[in-house]
Amino acid sequence: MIAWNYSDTKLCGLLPELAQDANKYTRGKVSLVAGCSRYPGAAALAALASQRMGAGYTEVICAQKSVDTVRAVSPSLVVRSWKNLSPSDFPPMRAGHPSAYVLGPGFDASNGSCKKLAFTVLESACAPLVVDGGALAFLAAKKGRNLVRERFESGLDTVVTPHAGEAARLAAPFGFPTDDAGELARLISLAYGVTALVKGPKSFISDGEIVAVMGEGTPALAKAGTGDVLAGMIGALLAQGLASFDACVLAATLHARAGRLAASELTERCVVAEDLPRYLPLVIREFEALRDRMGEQELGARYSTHG
Ligand SMILES: NC(=O)C1=CN([C@@H]2O[C@H](COP(=O)(O)OP(=O)(O)OC[C@H]3O[C@@H](n4cnc5c(N)ncnc54)[C@H](OP(=O)(O)O)[C@@H]3O)[C@@H](O)[C@H]2O)[C@@H](O)CC1
Ligand SMILES: Nc1ncnc2c1ncn2[C@@H]1O[C@H](COP(=O)(O)OP(=O)(O)O)[C@@H](O)[C@H]1O
Repeated sequence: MIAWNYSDTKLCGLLPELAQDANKYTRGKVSLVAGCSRYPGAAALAALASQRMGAGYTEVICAQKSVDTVRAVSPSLVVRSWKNLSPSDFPPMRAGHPSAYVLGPGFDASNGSCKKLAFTVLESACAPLVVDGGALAFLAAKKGRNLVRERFESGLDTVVTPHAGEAARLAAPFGFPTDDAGELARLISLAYGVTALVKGPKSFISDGEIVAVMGEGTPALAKAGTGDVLAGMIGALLAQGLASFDACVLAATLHARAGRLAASELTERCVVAEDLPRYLPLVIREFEALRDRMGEQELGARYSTHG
């Protein structure tokens, strides 16, 4: 196994550029199929994170009973029910209008409607897709494995973001050992045809070949809902055109640093998941400042060479 660490200079170079003539659609649209009636909060957390991570348009497609709850969280979210959702609700991506889907935050793995929906999205979403939370159980089923393989064969990117318990569910059909999270990320990636981010105190990201390790987290993040935030962040980066592996490494690092920054002000004990989208802009500002400084150095070097 090769474990990679990304430098800050590399990471800040991955931040999507914001075009002066951008509109909300050219900036990237994220559709979250998330939030059954039992867990509306997970959909709201992922959606807030998607907005803060720069997506121009964030849409939540959730259970009818969750609609008012999610809407109440933020007026800028576009929220609708998933009742009667069908393959025709997933139009092909238009040129210049990038998009991505996030499936599963706040899905109940024992709920038949969630299962049917998960298969509809796996079958119909013609854009990069993050599969998280309760939807991972359906991915591990035979039908889910076949559908995600079909996505891989069609050249569609899929990212999975399991915690240790969910990673064990993905490993079970193949009998993979679960004691080495980095190796497990690599095996899940190869078996399912996905980029795998296995979350934990250290998180491991693999495309089946390379394994990146992100060890900047804090136990402040060990609270319900922080994984939902991460899924929304990855979705937003995919919708802004990042490759899956880069999106995972950048999102995981920004997520961990937002957690640290939040903990430095609020204490590790008191941070909650909704603090992360609030602290994310401060971490992004540091990255933007580093990128600006690097740009100036590059300009200076060019000037001394050619001036
Ligand atoms: N505000 C909301 O609406 C929120 C909604 N949420 C949504 O809830 C849904 C269910 O997600 P879930 O993670 O709560 O439950 P589930 O999938 O059954 O897995 C738990 C089992 O896995 C095991 N386990 C092992 N390692 C583990 C680890 N590192 N971290 C966690 N678990 C670990 C553990 O086993 P044990 O430790 O008991 O042996 C346990 O039995 C999902 O859709 C999610 O999006 C949540 O995000 C919270 C906020
Ligand atoms: N002790 C820890 N140290 C660092 N990061 C942690 C720790 N515990 C959890 N995390 C991070 O917190 C997040 C938890 O995600 P997850 O378990 O999916 O939560 P949820 O399902 O409640 O949203 C992951 O990004 C994980 O890497």
